[in-house]
Amino acid sequence: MIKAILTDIEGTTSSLSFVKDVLFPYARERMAEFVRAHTAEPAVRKELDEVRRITGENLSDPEVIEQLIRWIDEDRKITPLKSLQGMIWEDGYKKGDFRGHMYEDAARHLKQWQQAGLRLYVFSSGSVQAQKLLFAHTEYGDLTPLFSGYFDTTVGSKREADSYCKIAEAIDTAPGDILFLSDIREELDAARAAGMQVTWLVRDGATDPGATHRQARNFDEIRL
Ligand SMILES: CSCCC(=O)C(=O)COP(=O)(O)O
Ligand SMILES: [Mg+2]
Repeated sequence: MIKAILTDIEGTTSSLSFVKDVLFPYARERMAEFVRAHTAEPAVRKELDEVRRITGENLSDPEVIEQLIRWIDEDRKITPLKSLQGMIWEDGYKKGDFRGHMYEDAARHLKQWQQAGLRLYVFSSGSVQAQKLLFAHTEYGDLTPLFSGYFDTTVGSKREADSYCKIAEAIDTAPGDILFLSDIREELDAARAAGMQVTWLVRDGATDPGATHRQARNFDEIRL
C-alpha cells in the first residue's frame, strides 16, 4: 500500500520550459554579479570552494564563475551550482520576477493525497532551498505545507539506486510503500532498483506501449 509519494519537479509537477527558459537563464545572467557581490559570505565561499574541489583545480573566482556558467549551459546537476542557483532565484521570487510553475492537476492531486493521509516528499536536482521557493510561490498559493520533506543531490544522484535507499531510510518508510514520480527513465530505473513503485510522467502525451514503467500523461492518470 502506498504510504508516501516522492516527486520530481521539472517535467513532473512543473514544466520543463519554466526551468529551462525562465529559471536557468535568470541565474545565468546574474551568476557573475551575484558571486562578486556575495563572495565574502561563508555560505557562498563554501560553494565556490566546492567547485574547486570538484574540478580539482585551484581556480580564481572569475574562473569559478566561468565554470559555473559552463555547467549551466550543459545542464549539469552539480550540487554547488544548484545551491548558488537557488540563492539567485530567491531574489527573483521575492521581487515577483516570476512565480513557480505548477501544473493544475499536480497541485490538485498533491492536496488531495495529503488530505487523504499520504506523506509527500520532493526529490529534485534543484537545491532544497530552490524547491521550497518554487512551491512557496505558485499560482495556487504556498504549497510548502503539503510536504513532509525535501531531498536534493546532497543525498546522491537521482540516477543511482542508493539515493532512493537513503531517502526511504530517512523517511522511515519501506521502499515498496513509496511511489516515485518522474519524467526521466533513468531516475525511475534507479528508484525501482531500490524497491520503490514508480510512475513515468509523460507530459507531452507520447506514451510508449512498450515502456517498462507505468506511464501517466498527468496526475489524473496516476493510479495509487
Ligand atoms: C527546484 S526548481 C529547479 C530545478 C532544477 O534546478 C533542475 O535541475 C531540475 O531538476 P529536477 O530533478 O527537478 O528535474
Ligand atoms: Mg524531471
